[in-house]
Amino acid sequence: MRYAVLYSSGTGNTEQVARSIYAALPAGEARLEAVGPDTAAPVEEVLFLGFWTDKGVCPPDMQDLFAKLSGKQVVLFGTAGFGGSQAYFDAILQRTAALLPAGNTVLGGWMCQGKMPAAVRTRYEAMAAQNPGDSKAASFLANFDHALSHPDQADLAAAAAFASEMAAKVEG
Ligand SMILES: Cc1cc2nc3c(=O)[nH]c(=O)nc-3n(C[C@H](O)[C@H](O)[C@H](O)COP(=O)(O)O)c2cc1C
Repeated sequence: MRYAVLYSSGTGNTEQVARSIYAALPAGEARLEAVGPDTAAPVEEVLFLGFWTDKGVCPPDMQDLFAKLSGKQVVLFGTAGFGGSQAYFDAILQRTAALLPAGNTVLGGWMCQGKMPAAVRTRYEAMAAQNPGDSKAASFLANFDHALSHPDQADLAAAAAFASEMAAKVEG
């Protein structure tokens, strides 16, 4: 097995992307696994590591896995509640890549927006109600509603295309 797709997903968005990436990799050369506290260091040479965004970076379970990696070729992918700009995604990818131990090589990174739980909208609604002129609350609400349909079919197709591109890079 050459590739492992390992992902951390609390509410399913990143899992959807991970499945799309897995399906795009060469048949019989990849495996898919959800990361947990006891995930062992993978033996595959190329790792697609998927994460949900937790306060601007990958979550602790993924960081724990990172600590076990050395000499790997790594492709990062993720989902984030805010998705307004590529620069925002790039900053998350950069902060996440910086957590990988030296000696691992990052081949590329890709992210898309992912829906958030209804409780988050309720919090934004309370913000807006408390301060009706608050443009921040209004933009949070607009972003929440925009995120609701993501990852969508276009996101999943883009994730698959990205995976194929990364595999082609590896296969040389
Ligand atoms: C505790 C917590 C912290 C979060 N922090 C961020 C954040 O800093 N930036 C962001 O864009 N989204 C943030 N989100 C939103 C999630 O990253 C987003 O909804 C993601 O798609 C969830 O993926 P999952 O369904 O695979 O768990 C946060 C969500 C939770 C629950």
